Amino acid sequence: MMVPFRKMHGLGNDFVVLDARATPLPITPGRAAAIADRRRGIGCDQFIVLEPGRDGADVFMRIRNPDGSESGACGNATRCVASLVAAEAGRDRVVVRTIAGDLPVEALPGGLWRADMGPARLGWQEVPLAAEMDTLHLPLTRGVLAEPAACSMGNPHATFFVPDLDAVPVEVLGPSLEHDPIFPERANIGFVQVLDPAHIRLTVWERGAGLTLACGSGACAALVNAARRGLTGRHATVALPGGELVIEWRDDGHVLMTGPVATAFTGSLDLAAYGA
Ligand SMILES: N[C@H](CCC[C@H](N)C(=O)O)C(=O)O
Repeated sequence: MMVPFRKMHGLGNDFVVLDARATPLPITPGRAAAIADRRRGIGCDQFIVLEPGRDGADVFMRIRNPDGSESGACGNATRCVASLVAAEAGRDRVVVRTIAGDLPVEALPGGLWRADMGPARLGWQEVPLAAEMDTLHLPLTRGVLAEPAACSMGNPHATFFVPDLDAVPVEVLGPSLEHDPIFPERANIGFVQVLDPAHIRLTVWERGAGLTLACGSGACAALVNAARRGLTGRHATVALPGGELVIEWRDDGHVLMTGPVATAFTGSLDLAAYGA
């Protein structure tokens, strides 16, 4: 079954996007993982399937990691999908629905897109964590790393604050932190170096994907956790390996994320060639 796909990215966090709005597609976690494989498949950080929007949402976005797991949020893909749907509709504002909620996204000058990523969820059961605890100081250490903060953007995030991001062995520490039993649904692990109250550096070991060049929901979580700790204000530029996002934690608790979108190429693939 030949189907068209679009290869997109947000600051190098890359996606294979399939469109199942007109016709349902036989996508299984195994097939998603096979397509996301960077050697045997097309390769991507997340595998995105568009499904019909309804009741106020222009599109439903299904998000899977390369390990086949489903996520409730993907900030960079939210901007990319919104730009696609907005171009089709001839509009500059659309609503992208995920399993975690509806995300209004609008076009800004200069090819940037701003997504309302919804409210940051700050309770231990919302992250979720394995037991009741202060989400501002988790009892979790790995070497020199200690006491991350945690929140959810529709997906779980832990944020460690470090004096020198370049000195952190992210690929060594990431896997064991992602799978620590304190996170019953695993977690995305952010490492933050605060430069000043309006600028932070961030690297993310993503749940189900590993090290990526950028993580939109991770940038939202990092700013919220930094502001909760009093390390930044509620508005900051987040410098990721792939580029910058501007994040604002609004007074109503919603988090706005502004950044670019890009299409690398389009093509078609034979679904039957990718697992079952
Ligand atoms: N790995 C994440 C999903 C993708 C998040 C990231 N690519 C973003 O832009 O937010 C998770 O399992 O929660």
